[in-house]
Amino acid sequence: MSFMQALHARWNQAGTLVCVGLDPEPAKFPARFAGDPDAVFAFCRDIVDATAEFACAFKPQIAHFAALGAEGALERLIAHVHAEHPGVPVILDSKRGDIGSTAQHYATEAFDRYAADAVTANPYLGRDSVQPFLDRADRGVVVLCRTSNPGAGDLQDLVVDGRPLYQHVADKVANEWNSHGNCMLVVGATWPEQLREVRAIVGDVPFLVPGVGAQGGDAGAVVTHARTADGSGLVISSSRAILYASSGDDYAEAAAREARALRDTINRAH
Ligand SMILES: O=c1ccn([C@@H]2O[C@H](COP(=O)(O)O)[C@@H](O)[C@H]2O)c(=O)[nH]1
Repeated sequence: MSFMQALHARWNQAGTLVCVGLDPEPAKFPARFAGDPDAVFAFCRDIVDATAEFACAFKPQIAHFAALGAEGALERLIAHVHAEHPGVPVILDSKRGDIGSTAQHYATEAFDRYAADAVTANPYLGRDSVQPFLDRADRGVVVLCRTSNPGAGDLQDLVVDGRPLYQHVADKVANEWNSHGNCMLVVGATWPEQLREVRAIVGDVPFLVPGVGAQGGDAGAVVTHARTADGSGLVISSSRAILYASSGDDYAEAAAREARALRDTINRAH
């Protein structure tokens, strides 16, 4: 089954648009992990197991692992998701982009080394830089469009040929780069109007939507502004608000409560 088929199956079968972000920060882990050399894997595994029933996807952010020298933990974590929660796709958030010959190695890194089902990609080097990802028709390519951060507009809003650059990205991805039907777009929850505008340009292309939870985006507004005709089309991602819902021994139960609450907020907005 391809990434896109798996995502649609998960939306339909589990009734959730929540993506659980996996951004390990050992300083925020509960005290019980102090001194544990395998803390990164163990903490993230517990979060995965506690939240899987509320998740349409998991999204590990690669820098949070690589900065700790914990790439091995990331490999084992993704293998754990595939083994214990089959049907819940993994989107590796690495925002890669480089000349084609190097991008080929980034595609190998994401899809073969880490066995991710999808990967985030930076479009600003142009189509050839994303082509090695696009060519893997069974995997997803999640292209940055209008990011959630405060400075998103510095470059993405620059007007080119009468419309903002992020709208050109949306148009190109939907109408030129998506020949295998394996593309998604990143549009931040912090920008409801832009969510609506991008949805109008791209039809049913799914969105990865970070920015709810710690960044303050309104999950209900994401749904009303950007769902597709069938009420899905969204992978709404929250990391810190779920991961660090409690710093006590109830961290896994607290994470599950947060993920369930986000799912319910989203489903009520339909
Ligand atoms: O536009 C973007 C693209 C990616 N991210 C990533 O999502 C999570 C958000 O974490 P929270 O704790 O839910 O704020 C993080 O991994 C970012 O690198 C984003 O925030 N915005």
